[in-house]
Amino acid sequence: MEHIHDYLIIGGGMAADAAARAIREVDAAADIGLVGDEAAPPYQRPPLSKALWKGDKSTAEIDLGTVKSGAVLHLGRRVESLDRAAHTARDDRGDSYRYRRLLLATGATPRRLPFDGGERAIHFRTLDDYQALRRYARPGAYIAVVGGGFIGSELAASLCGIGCKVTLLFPGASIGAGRYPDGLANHLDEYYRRHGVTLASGVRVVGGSRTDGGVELELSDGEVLRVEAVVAGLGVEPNTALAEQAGLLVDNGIVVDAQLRSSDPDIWAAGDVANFHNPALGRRLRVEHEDAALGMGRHAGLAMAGITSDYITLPFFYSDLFDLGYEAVGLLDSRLQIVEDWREAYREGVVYYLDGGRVRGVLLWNVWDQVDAARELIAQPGPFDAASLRGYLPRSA
Ligand SMILES: NC(=O)c1ccc[n+]([C@@H]2O[C@H](COP(=O)([O-])OP(=O)(O)OC[C@H]3O[C@@H](n4cnc5c(N)ncnc54)[C@H](O)[C@@H]3O)[C@@H](O)[C@H]2O)c1
Repeated sequence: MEHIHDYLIIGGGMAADAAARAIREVDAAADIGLVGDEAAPPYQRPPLSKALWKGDKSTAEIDLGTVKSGAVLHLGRRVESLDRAAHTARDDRGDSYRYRRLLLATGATPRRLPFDGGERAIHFRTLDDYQALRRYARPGAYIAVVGGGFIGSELAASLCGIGCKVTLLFPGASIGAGRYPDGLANHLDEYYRRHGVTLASGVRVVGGSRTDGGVELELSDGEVLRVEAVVAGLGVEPNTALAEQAGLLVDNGIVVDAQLRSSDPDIWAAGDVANFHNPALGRRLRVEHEDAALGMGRHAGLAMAGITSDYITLPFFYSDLFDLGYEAVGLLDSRLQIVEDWREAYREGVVYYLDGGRVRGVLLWNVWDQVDAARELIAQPGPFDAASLRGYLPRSA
């Protein structure tokens, strides 16, 4: 069967939804098609590791309502090939799609554990993964969480919050090592321990096997850990196979210009898969956060419908860890020069990340309503130093 759409969006995540809405805003008569390989229509992803576990939201409430944009949703289908000359795409059921303009919002795929753990080994990313984990994550259940990044730190706190017995394993020295200053990272480890999470730092999973009613993990320190389920957050790889097959320029993601257009003038890319240049940070980036998916999706949708401007937004992200929360802008890289400005050590304060006198990132730790001010600070040429930054942003709202 052939489907014909003015605008075709490949991908069914948050960037895809934002693009469909933006196109509709500009072009009331547009024929928009969206092909996504998940069965569910686009949904908010952040609650999967946070709010859904606290009972603050239900799965019914995370649907983004993409149908309201009037886009035709082709769900449970994976696009397998792209013919740029013919302006067509083909899915895994043999249907083809003709487009005038195309958005690649194909996202990213989780890195895998080094063994086949069957359904009790969950590489966490989607609503299906959340539902799979829910089946095993009962109060009192032994769960291993592998990876000390966003997924690992958020899920360990969430699972602990519903009464699971959680072991959090990660290769670094502490949770969020590489992102936070040492004192904060150490404090966070202690905080997790106090809440009952067992931490295994400096450890990798090197193998494992399924057992009756569980999973056995072989660790790099020679230990063996038996759990009822294991959930992994080992980082992601951008889904660039389709773009590569089609001959688009790919380098750590699909390379796009300032208006998010790929090396093909009729194809845009947005979200986790897109590699763009950020002028304030002076470098190319691929950003794997909700804000970028929403902002880039919208920007690309507007551009596809004829409203073009440069995408200059700095990365923004946030996290909730037990009762701690933060917002951040720019680059959080502990290899940069760090200036800490605590109102109360590790409870409320601001951390600045500098490079050659320029602020490249700001961490607002339990400090709210300062995101725009942080963006403005990063856009300034400086130079800044510790003395000029202390007290620059209020350390508490
Ligand atoms: N609050 C948020 O913004 C948020 C929340 C959840 C997920 N996300 C996004 O989802 C994506 C996936 O999250 P993530 O936590 O998997 O990625 P991540 O990059 O945040 O963390 C990956 C972690 O896995 C560790 N790791 C890598 N290889 C390992 C191995 N072999 N054994 C053990 N640990 C290993 C790394 O050291 C790192 O700590 C990321 O892009 C993230 O930005 C964002």
